Amino acid sequence: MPSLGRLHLITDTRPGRDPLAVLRAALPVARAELVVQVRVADDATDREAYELARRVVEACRPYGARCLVNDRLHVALAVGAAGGHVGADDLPVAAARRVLGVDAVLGATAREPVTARAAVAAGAGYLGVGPCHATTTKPGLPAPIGPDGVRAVTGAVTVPVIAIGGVTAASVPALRAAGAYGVAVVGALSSAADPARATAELLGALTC
Ligand SMILES: Cc1ncc(COP(=O)(O)OP(=O)(O)O)c(N)n1
Ligand SMILES: Cc1ncsc1CCOP(=O)(O)O
Ligand SMILES: [Mg+2]
Repeated sequence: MPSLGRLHLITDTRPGRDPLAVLRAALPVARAELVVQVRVADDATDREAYELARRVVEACRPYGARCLVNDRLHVALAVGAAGGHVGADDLPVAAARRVLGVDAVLGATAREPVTARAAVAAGAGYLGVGPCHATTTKPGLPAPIGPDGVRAVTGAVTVPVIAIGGVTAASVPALRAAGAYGVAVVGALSSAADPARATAELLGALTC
């Protein structure tokens, strides 16, 4: 199985956003380092999630980038995505692994070492860890854990840790120093004036 990409682009659920335009800008720059996580609003229909995910899988294919689907694992299976991501309100990790199968990429959300170890024991192949910094993209999150919180998790597991929440190119070096393998972003790419350039900046910070 190819190694996990280091830059995870999560599709922006906010009204008026154009996740496919952002993806088209990011793909030629990041290629196989890009993982695209299709995340739709809670009130989006399965058909809407399916159509977006189908188009993302198609766009990623020529670049060797992989598509994961957030929460809705039946959509991941239906579009032939590489896998999915689950958190505390979604299917338990072990159940998600059964749904997706042994070879799929499966990520789980964790904030601290105990839940991180449990998620890995249940079958997670990577962890999304955060929020690292304040974010306006997802309301209702607990306080940011910062690079120190990320370090606590990276010290407890051997799977790749993807830092999430308010991540910018400027914050990547401290997260990498804390042991993060990669980062997941919404706003840093979706709100960028020039998403291709923002992709290059994030990648530069991730790979230096
Ligand atoms: C890489 C990554 N990390 C964490 C999350 C958050 O997942 P979850 O806690 O299930 O919250 P929702 O994204 O479903 O609102 C993620 N999506 N990706
Ligand atoms: C889905 C999610 N889970 C934790 S933070 C977050 C949103 C991250 O968005 P941004 O990169 O804009 O802070
Ligand atoms: Mg979820």
